[in-house]
Amino acid sequence: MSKAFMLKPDLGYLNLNSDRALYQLNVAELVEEALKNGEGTLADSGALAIDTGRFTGRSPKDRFIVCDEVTEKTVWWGDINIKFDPYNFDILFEKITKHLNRNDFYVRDAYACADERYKTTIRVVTETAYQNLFANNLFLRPQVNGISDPEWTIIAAPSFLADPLVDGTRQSNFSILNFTKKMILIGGSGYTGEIKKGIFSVLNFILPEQRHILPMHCSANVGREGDTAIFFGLSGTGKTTLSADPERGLIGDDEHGWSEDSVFNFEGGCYAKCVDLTAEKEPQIFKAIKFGALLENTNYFKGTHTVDFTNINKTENTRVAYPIHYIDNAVIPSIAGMPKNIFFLTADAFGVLPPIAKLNAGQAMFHFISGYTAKVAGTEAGITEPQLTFSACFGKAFLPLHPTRYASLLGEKMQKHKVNVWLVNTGWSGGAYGVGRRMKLAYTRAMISAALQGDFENIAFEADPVFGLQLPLSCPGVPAEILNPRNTWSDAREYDQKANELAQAFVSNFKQFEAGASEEMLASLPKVVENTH
Ligand SMILES: Nc1ncnc2c1ncn2[C@@H]1O[C@H](COP(=O)(O)OP(=O)(O)O)[C@@H](O)[C@H]1O
Ligand SMILES: C=C(OP(=O)(O)O)C(=O)O
Ligand SMILES: [Mn+2]
Repeated sequence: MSKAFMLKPDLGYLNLNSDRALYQLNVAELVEEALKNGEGTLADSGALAIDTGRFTGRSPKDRFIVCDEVTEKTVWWGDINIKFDPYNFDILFEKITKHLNRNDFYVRDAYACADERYKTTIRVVTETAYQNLFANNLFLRPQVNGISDPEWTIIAAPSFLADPLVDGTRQSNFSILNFTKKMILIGGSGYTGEIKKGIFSVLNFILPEQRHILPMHCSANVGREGDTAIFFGLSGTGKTTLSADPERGLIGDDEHGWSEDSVFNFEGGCYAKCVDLTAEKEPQIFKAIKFGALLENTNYFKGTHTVDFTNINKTENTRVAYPIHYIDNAVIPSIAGMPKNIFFLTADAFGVLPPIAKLNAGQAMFHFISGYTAKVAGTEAGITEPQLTFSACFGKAFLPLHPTRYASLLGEKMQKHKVNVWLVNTGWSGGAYGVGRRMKLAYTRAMISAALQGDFENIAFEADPVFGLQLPLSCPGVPAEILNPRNTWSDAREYDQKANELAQAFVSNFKQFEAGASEEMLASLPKVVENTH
């Protein structure tokens, strides 16, 4: 009898049969289980490669929050936070647990928030071994074997399908957050992103209200001098890629909290995009794809177990999940001091925004609440090419509270600590998507290094007429002509037109925030020209 088995908790309180539970298995045991169950295969680098099934990205239209006394008056209801009936939740809970009891299932205790003061314990119950491995890689791993009384519970069963006609869901898959029962139910989808982003949404609700902490959809790293940098950005904009920097310690790649005196990772691992990954371009991530890592929806070169990262037959959103210590210079526990630099990463599919610009305080607030970027293909169901979006706080999909709640916390903190704020376009240059090309990763890295090293302090800037952004005239390691995007388009008038179109989009999106906006923010609105000829 294994030690883990002896410590197994009674799961009767979850309507689960403890005899069926494989509790707190270690990595080798989970990989063995996954292989035995036929969930996947071992890649020649040692990583477990699985397919997540019908869903290879999140499904935001099927993500609900139970509406009850805790949430009714606090949650920002709408197309992001969709109401769910508490009674239907209870019925689904009965059904999904009954479904799990029919076979063995996997239970893992973990926690979120590297800063012990804000630790939130989690019990994850999964139908498959690979989902449990994901939870082990992404959440923080407790020192002791288990957790006696976990605060939150996630129950995830990809093969359990809801019946929309009786269960109150939109279709057979769902992700439902219940703040009263402190439980997340995930059914009909095997995409592991739902698990991590579920807990992220929970923390986005709890931390500002109960602890005055700003939760952020950002990556973070720290320099040798202890200078923290954070990188906000929607999926695919480069948080994970750009935070993995051999010159700097990694704090985390996706979800962080900013308290009075710390920036801390919510998670204990990373979830990197794999499309076109090479050892040359992203050496740290490439090296992390070893035994214990989980590859999702990748393909092998024919007749081999070598992953072909260029193959996106199953999805563009191929992923790898690994514990943070798989990155050489990870900081553990993943906590850092006050940020010195903040980067807003945007993948501009219009090819209009500059590759780097310095923002003043009003612009920083304006761009944070606007959250302009493109949704890249694959991360959300139904998105097949870059699509313009304004994702407030660069993570609207995960915000249960109104965006101004987060923006005012950020404003407070930015004012208190002297922070440089930069807007970085990791998206298109030389034309819009379809004509232009994605900014070269090496250039983006060079611009970020320059900002971090203070190189721009001695470089002149020019203001762009539409967005009022300050553009550097030069940058070490980057051709000067790409720094002003207008120069990269073959037809400057076409650029002006597109810039005007984007300015208009910014202005109309901002209408919803205008009433509560400061003078500074209003002064940052782009200047729309009525006639561009
Ligand atoms: N200029 C660039 N800056 C950052 N990433 C880039 C750039 N050009 C291409 N990419 C690619 O875009 C993807 C960014 O994904 P990732 O870092 O995982 O984003 P996020 O963590 O924000 O979801 C990676 O596949 C990366 O190789
Ligand atoms: C995992 C996700 O996000 P990111 O690409 O930001 O890591 C996601 O949106 O499902
Ligand atoms: Mn990421």
